[in-house]
Order: sequence, then structure tokens, then C-alpha cells
Amino acid sequence: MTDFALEITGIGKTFSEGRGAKRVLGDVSFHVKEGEFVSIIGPSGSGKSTLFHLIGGLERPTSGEIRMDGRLVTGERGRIAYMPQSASLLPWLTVRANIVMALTIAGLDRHEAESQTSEWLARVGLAGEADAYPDTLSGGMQQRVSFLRALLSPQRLMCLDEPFGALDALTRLHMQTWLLSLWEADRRSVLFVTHSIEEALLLSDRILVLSPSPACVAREIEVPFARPRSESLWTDPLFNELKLEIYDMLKPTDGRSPLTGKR
Ligand SMILES: Nc1ncnc2c1ncn2[C@@H]1O[C@H](COP(=O)(O)OP(=O)(O)OP(=O)(O)O)[C@@H](O)[C@H]1O
Repeated sequence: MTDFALEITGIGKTFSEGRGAKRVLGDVSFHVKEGEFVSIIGPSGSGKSTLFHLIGGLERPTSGEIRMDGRLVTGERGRIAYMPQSASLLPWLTVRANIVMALTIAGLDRHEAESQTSEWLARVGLAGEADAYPDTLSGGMQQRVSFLRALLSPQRLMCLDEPFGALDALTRLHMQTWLLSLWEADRRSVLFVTHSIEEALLLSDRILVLSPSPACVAREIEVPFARPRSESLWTDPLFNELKLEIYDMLKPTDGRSPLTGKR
């Protein structure tokens, strides 16, 4: 037995590009312990989404191994609960049907999927939206539904790929505290990609800072704040110290933002 929900060892990924090759991931190694919340932060184009595609089995690495709960799973699909950048709900299904369908595809018995969906929609204050269609919901509500879909999936490891990136600042803050309260009650293993240093510090147990492509883990930071956490952390001097430390690691060299690649 191992207490690692995920172990990434020496992962490299090179894409063929025309006649050449593009090495996106150099040599990436890290782990996520059972029940741990780990964030990945790195420059735009450093291969964060590619890493998720490898963990989800959508792509195969050029080198290295992926293990979950100690078992070699490199290239295997269906082992993670995944939440993408946009909610990607099916517009022709109601909120309830979107979640039930995802759970039955993931292997849950239909009756069980329906009862869990109703229970959780009520628990997170979305019971009133159960029969609504996704297009009629705000962006924040759509992301709540998308998160719930990942949370209820039977896979123990949740991979969240910048889930709040498209939301306005206030909705994002509400979503972060909402996610924190749900996660702190359930303690699933989470791998979380974000461009926000504050978000990573507020949510994570550890932060992995990726180098520019071909990426490796340039730095690993243990986040020292006790749980449960709240946004009041932002006034803690240590929070600001760590924020500056991470920002310095990602400092722009050519006038571009190190996180988004934009000027
Ligand atoms: N299937 C593919 N074929 C060729 N190149 C690819 C493929 N998938 C990704 N890439 C390249 O890999 C690099 C890393 O892309 P990726 O989306 O993983 O980065 P990222 O760190 O998630 O970026 P961002 O922070 O901007 O979302 C990019 O240059 C991208 O063009």
C-alpha cells in the first residue's frame, strides 16, 4: 500500500511538429498524497494542460511513469475526476441530468446516481436549479455544477484545470471559499492548475512551480497556513511574503506576464 494518490516520475512529452519536434515537458516528477490539495502554477505554455491530458490518459508520455494508489496507470483513461476550464455541460440536458449522466458513465448505478445528485444539489444550494438548462445559469453556477459533477465521480483523484479562470473577481472569490468549505469536509486528493498565486496559496497544502517549457518542477512550496482557511489569510504578512516569493520565481524577462504570457 502507498499513501500516494498520484506519483509522476520523470515525465517527458515531445510533440511532433511538421518535420521537427516540440519538447513541452522536460522531466516532471512529483506526487499528491491521499487527501492532499496540490496546485500547479507555471508560465503560460509550460505544459500544465498537457500534464493533465497525460494523467487522464488522453495522451501518452514520451518518457516516464504515472502511478495512482501505487498502481502503474500510464496511458489509462477513466481514472480521474476532471473539471475543465469551462463548465462543458451538455446544453440539451438539465443540471440534474448532466450530473446523473456523468455519474452513470463513470460506473455508478442509475438509482444511486440520481439519489446522490439530488442530495448534493440540495446540500450546495442548487436544488432550485436542478431542472434548469445550463444556458440559463450564470457562469459561477455552471462552474458549481461542473465541480459537483467532478466531486461526485467515483474516482478519488480530482484534477481541476484552472476552473475559475473565466469568472469575474468577486464570483471567483465566492467560488474559492465555496470549494474550500466542500473540500475541507471531504478531503479528496486534488491536483489544481491555476494562474493565480493568491488562489494557490488560499487553497493548497503544497504548490508546485513549473519552469518554462520544456518544464520541470522548479520549486515546491509547503503552504504553512492552518485549516480551515478563509480569505482573511490575505491580510497575513506571511501570505504576502510567499506571494512575492512565487511571483519572483515567475518574473517576466521580456515585459510579458509570466503567468499569462500577455504584455
Ligand atoms: N497535441 C499537441 N500537438 C502539438 N503541440 C501541442 C499539443 N498540445 C499542446 N501542445 C503545445 O504544448 C505547449 C504547452 O501547451 P499547454 O496547453 O499544455 O500549456 P499550458 O501551460 O496549459 O498553457 P496555458 O497556461 O496558456 O493554458 C504549447 O506550446 C502547445 O502549443
